[in-house]
Amino acid sequence: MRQKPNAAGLIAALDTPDAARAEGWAAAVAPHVGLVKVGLELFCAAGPGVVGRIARHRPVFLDLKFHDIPNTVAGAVRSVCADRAAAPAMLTLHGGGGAAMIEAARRAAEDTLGAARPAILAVTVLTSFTAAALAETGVAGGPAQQVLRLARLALAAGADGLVCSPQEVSRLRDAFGGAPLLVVPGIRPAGSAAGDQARIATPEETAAMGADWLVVGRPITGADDPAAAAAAIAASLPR
Ligand SMILES: O=c1ccn([C@@H]2O[C@H](COP(=O)(O)O)[C@@H](O)[C@H]2O)c(=O)[nH]1
Repeated sequence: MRQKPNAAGLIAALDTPDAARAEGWAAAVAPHVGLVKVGLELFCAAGPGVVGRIARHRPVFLDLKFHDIPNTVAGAVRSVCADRAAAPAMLTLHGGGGAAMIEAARRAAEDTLGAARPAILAVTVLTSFTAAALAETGVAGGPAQQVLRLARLALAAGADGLVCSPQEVSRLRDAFGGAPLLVVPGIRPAGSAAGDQARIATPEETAAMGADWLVVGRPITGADDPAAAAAAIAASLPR
């Protein structure tokens, strides 16, 4: 999934510890989404085998946000790419892990799967962070500045794209043009609860700013009818 979609596409985040429930959601939303996301909650509860089962419905975005020394991250990438049939289409690591870690991840993916390797996405500043929360970690200057700094580093190190909030999409497009994949959580349809997300926007706003993929979890999975919720969000996106 390293190629860019023609217009902004939808990714449903299957956040649950219950593999059967996640598979049910994947089957239900499949007609309306480009990918489904397996994150830490599902992966840790159900184990690596869940990726292949979910991938029967839609390609998987494996969002484990690797962040470790280069050798360890390279090993983790080799492990999740080992079974070609169950390999994810995209995976994440933290941009803050540094250039050597990102280079090692990309090399490991290429060595394991060649041209069929997953897209490597660098998480910049988590969408749950406010400027104040970021400052508490020792990063001054606010999320926008830190996102640009990490984006520059990650793309130079070989990342195919970035995970950012809706609020940084326009600035990233201005700085880096159309090529990097921009994968954007923190999406909230009008009227839905923000929950722990701090830097948010609606699907329509985020698509208009130039996002490639919109990641939506609870507004879909918490709905009475997840398929209908996914269909409504997909229909709101420009084609
Ligand atoms: O900065 C980030 C990176 C990843 N996420 C993930 O996206 C989904 C969002 O779920 P919602 O329920 O729509 O809030 C979730 O799986 C996160 O792990 C993110 O939110 N922000």
